[in-house]
Amino acid sequence: MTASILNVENISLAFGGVKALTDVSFSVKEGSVFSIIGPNGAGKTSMLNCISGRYTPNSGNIFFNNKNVTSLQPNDRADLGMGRTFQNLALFGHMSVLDNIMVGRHHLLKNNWLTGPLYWASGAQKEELEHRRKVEEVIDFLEISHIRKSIAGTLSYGLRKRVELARAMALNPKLILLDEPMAGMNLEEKEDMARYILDLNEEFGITVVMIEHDMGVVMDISHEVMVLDFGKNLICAKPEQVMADPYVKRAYLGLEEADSEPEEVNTLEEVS
Ligand SMILES: Nc1ncnc2c1ncn2[C@@H]1O[C@H](COP(=O)(O)OP(=O)(O)OP(=O)(O)O)[C@@H](O)[C@H]1O
Repeated sequence: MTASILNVENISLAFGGVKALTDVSFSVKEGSVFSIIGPNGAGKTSMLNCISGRYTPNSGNIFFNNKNVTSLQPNDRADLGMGRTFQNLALFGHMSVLDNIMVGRHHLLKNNWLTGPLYWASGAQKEELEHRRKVEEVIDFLEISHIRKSIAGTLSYGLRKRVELARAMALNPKLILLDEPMAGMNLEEKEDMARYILDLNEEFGITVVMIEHDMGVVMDISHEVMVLDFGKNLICAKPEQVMADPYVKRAYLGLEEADSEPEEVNTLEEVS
């Protein structure tokens, strides 16, 4: 049986009187693609922020590789192997693609302003080479070599999203949190992004936790899907089981149950 890399236990989070999350529990298997879906305001981003450490839940615990990380800062979680992207792009628009990706590895540097001047003796040179090698590996993998010197802010939205993914990957994460990786993309860009997510999962063994609104993509590439509804875990199962759930069919897939449909149609006809 595959071990869980992430265990979320009874997480609740409120903003004043607004309950964003209520007693949410789930676990994510190591090496899987796990998607979180649900309508606007269901608590998806809040959940991702609790996992990454941006928000501290009011109650409950989060275990990453069996370590309780609930009260750790985002940087400490990144050190343990959690990478993330954001719903709204968070790149440095005035910096080159290469520099943006290098920023992703900044926290892995052991040498600093004190040891840096002893470039050869301190191992800073070896460290920098290793740093570059990893960045080049990610650039090749995501096929962004041709834009490495471009200023991030001048790129198309789809490419900027890919650079953001590159920056998260450069961190060498075991788990990557993706907040709407395909939002605002055209069909071709979405297909590319879906392929990169699948490849990073299969080739690098990175576990993916993703929020995504595109149901086609979610059902295609996820091993498990959790539906959040008004801050609660409605169902967490394999994509085919989630798609077969009557509530999900109605609310998210636009499909009606065959036996309830005729009545509603008749009612509308009578009214008109
Ligand atoms: N920083 C915040 N301050 C106050 N309320 C917040 C904050 N973040 C989220 N909320 C509220 O918590 C609830 C859940 O929001 P959240 O953004 O997590 O939902 P979501 O499912 O990600 O929505 P969307 O699909 O629109 O991004 C909403 O009622 C939202 O208004």
